[in-house]
Amino acid sequence: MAEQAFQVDLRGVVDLLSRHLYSSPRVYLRELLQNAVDAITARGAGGRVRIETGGGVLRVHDDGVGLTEDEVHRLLATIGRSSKRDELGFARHDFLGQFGIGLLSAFLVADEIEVVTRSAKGGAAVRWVGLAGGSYRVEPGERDEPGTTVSLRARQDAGELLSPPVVRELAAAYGSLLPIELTVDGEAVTGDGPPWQGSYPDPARRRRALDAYCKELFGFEPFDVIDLDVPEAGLTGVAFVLPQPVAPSARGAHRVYLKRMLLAEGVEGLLPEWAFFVRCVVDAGELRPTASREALYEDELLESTRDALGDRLRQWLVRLSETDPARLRGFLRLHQLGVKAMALHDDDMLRLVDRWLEFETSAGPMTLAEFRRRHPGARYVTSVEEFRRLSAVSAAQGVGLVNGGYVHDTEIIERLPAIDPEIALRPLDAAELTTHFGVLDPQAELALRPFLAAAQRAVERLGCEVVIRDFDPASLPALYLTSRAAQHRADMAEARELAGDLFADVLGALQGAVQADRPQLVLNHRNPLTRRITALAEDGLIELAVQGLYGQALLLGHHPLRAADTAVLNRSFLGLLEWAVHSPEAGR
Ligand SMILES: Nc1ncnc2c1ncn2[C@@H]1O[C@H](COP(=O)(O)OP(=O)(O)OP(=O)(O)O)[C@@H](O)[C@H]1O
Repeated sequence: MAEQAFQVDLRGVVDLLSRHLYSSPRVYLRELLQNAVDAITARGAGGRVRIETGGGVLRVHDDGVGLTEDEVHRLLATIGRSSKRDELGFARHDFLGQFGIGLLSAFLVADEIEVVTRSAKGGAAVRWVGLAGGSYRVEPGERDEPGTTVSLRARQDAGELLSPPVVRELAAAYGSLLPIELTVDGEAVTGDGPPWQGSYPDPARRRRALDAYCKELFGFEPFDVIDLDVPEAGLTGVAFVLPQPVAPSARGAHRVYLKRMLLAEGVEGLLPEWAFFVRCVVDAGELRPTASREALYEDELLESTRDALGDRLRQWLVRLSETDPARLRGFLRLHQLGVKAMALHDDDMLRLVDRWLEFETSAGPMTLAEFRRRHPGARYVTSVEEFRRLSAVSAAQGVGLVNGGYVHDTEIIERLPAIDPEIALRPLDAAELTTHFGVLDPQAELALRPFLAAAQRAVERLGCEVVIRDFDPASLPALYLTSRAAQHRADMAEARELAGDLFADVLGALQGAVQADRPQLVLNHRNPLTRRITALAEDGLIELAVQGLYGQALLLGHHPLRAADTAVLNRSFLGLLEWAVHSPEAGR
């Protein structure tokens, strides 16, 4: 059987392009512009692209290399064929296009494409008309100079897209940095090229110009401007540091030009994920676009470019710390979350965080380096609650405490030995604190035995143990301390209460295996109220008072309240109230 050629349903292909490849029919202008620029590049001399609008018709004139009649048949009318690939099918380096489908995007806005062209290689002018239905015709054309004019008449629903203001806007967006002369209806679109490559009389003026550029593009005054340069990717550009905090999850959307033609305004994946505090504008000669030309093609070059750009931002930060600490602090106040995230993987950043970033400590906000210097035995806790509970008491015992409860903080603290093995910031187990508290002298201790026994009875059912110690701050009547092991035990006991019989046995066996202290209610002998309570003689009143202290210690320490705790708290409150207001006749 004879071999047959594929048939292509052009409408189907155009539909595919518009629905699945391009995000918007606006790309039609980019594709025409790109072809004109490539034709000029192919001709080898600087050239000019003129776009004319009006009356629902768009014309794109270029003085590029043009096409011979033979090329018209071969290139314009064959989908997927391009003059911009070499014999092996690789994209030729100098050109923007490569896939051989771009011209079809004109069918997104028009039913008919007319190309009048004359080749620089000689031969007569040719007129080619392609129809969205899938047919084309070629006839003699009229044109004196080499070059090409592509004309489209807007389809009914696409009038807006071919209207003068929209065409001007699209031409400016895609083409304003092109290294050729581009006009729309006689008005210049291209100017002096990328602003970061322009020449300025002095650095201050350059900075002002870039600030203004950033304001125009992104709508903010940058905190700083970082020059970018990655030779292997032919990349130059600038990173604008955001003047406001952003969520680390915010997608880093950058404005990317490839060979001076805009790829897209919201390109992702150009920078490492942690670099969410900058917005970049770059032009790259070597990075590749995806077929839609709306994103970067993920390859090794893009990966190494990303690393190089990340390095550049890192250097900027390190340099800032050396030359302008006040500014660095300003930056860190804005973007500390990002910097902390970087510090988890990067020793330079970790050093920077250690030296410059303020953490919450028992001595107020302070850098970790400074805090270690002042409090050699400093400890940290891993939750904000624990910090609130313990920082005052701990500091009063001379044990400096760092709050490791915020995002990344504990991981950062635990990673510190990576930059200096001498650094020892150990976690604090609350139960340890009692070892810093003063014990009473044996005489006083002995005298308090009957009170302690009554106090213990008052909270026995609640599973805690009453001790009495002498500690600062004196204003604190009582402290409820759970060690990690005690916490675990309490959780188990609760689980057992909730679990069915069989499972309760298993949990019971487990619980037996965990040898742990019970949580402690530490009464502060230094506190005047507590001291008066220890002197009470009446058992009933001791019970109410100790239960009151217990409840207050739980509340103060932000400990979760179990049902039994709430009941006890209520009972003691009402009991004490009753006692306070009971009628004088009953006698005090
Ligand atoms: N203005 C022009 N001047 C000269 N040749 C052109 C012009 N426009 C299109 N061509 C020729 O038609 C071919 C097909 O163009 P088309 O835009 O479909 O694909 P492409 O530019 O090669 O690749 P891409 O799909 O990536 O844009 C081009 O390779 C080029 O040879």
